Amino acid sequence: MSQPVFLVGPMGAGKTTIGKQLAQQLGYPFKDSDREIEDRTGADIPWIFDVEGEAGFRQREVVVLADLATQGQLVIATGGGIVMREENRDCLKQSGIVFYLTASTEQLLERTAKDKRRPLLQVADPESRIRELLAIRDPLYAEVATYIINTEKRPPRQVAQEMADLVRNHK
Ligand SMILES: Nc1ncnc2c1ncn2[C@@H]1O[C@H](COP(=O)(O)OP(=O)(O)O)[C@@H](O)[C@H]1O
Ligand SMILES: O=C(O)C1=C[C@@H](OP(=O)(O)O)[C@@H](O)[C@H](O)C1
Ligand SMILES: [Mg+2]
Repeated sequence: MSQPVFLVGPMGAGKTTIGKQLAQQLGYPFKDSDREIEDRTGADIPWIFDVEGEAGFRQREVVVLADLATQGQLVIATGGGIVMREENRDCLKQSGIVFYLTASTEQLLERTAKDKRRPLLQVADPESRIRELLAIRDPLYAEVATYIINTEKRPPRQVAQEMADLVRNHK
């Protein structure tokens, strides 16, 4: 099977962390769309949001996803907003297996609290922001998902194990 495996879901769901573990367990190369955008731009995400706005970042994200999706057998962790563009949703649905990683708002808040590199959460009330984004995005994640995986109460390695079994048995 040569199709890519994508991880989607909200900020703090564990896409980057679990994606690396999954890639290791499957023996696939790992890519993170955020990292790929940073490498190609030569700047970090806060800089891109500052200088080009969210719209500029989203444009870069479309290009990177379309590119990574055609590179065959990869595990690809995406950014939480990837599903906002219809062309990205079409690309995800047509290109491979898509895991929607979930966690409670409390967990997402806790997991994202220390890391200041997520521009959309640098607000006075990040909990409300997480809820607002989820209300909009949850149906979009569900629309593209092949599998929905809860990431709570288990370490990333164990979540990745369950996902690796699903990929191996996927027809
Ligand atoms: N299953 C899990 N249980 C506990 N902590 C987790 C789990 N998955 C991820 N984390 C932690 O949550 C934080 C955010 O994870 P990250 O992979 O960056 O999320 P995302 O890429 O979805 O925004 C990291 O500190 C990571 O170690
Ligand atoms: O949800 C979003 O819109 C974003 C999520 C981030 O990725 P993670 O989901 O990996 O944190 C990153 O792409 C950017 O800060 C925007
Ligand atoms: Mg990430």
